[in-house]
Amino acid sequence: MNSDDDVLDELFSVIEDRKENVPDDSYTASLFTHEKGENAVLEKLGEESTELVLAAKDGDDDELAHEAADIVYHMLVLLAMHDMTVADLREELAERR
Ligand SMILES: N=c1c2ncn([C@@H]3O[C@H](COP(=O)(O)OP(=O)(O)OP(=O)(O)O)[C@@H](O)[C@H]3O)c2ncn1[C@@H]1O[C@H](COP(=O)(O)O)[C@@H](O)[C@H]1O
Repeated sequence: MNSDDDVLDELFSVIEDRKENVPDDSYTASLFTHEKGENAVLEKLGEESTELVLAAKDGDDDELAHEAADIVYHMLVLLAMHDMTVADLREELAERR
């Protein structure tokens, strides 16, 4: 175990907090407040998926990790937009064991 083990839960807590508290300079908060915020998230997920594929094809593992993190972040924002949580994701994965 190390301090990075909780990073998904910590990130999701920050994302959830941005739904209630809206700092001016927060990209995350802007996604929740903008009328087309969900569309922006969906577009990002599409773009980043393509970038992920290209990074894998190029054998660029640093870029692969970067794009994977972008996808996970935007996926968590999308779950929060639907009032879902990381627990829902864990539950779905656990059911597949
Ligand atoms: N994990 C992220 C995160 N990942 C991506 N992004 C933002 O998502 C936006 C779009 O991502 P892109 O990949 O398209 O960024 P890009 O630089 O245009 O393109 P690339 O070259 O990276 O592909 C950028 O503004 C990124 O900064 C993120 N913004 C925030 N977080 C986390 O969310 C927390 C809250 O952040 P605020 O949004 O500042 O409140 C932060 O502490 C971070 O932990």
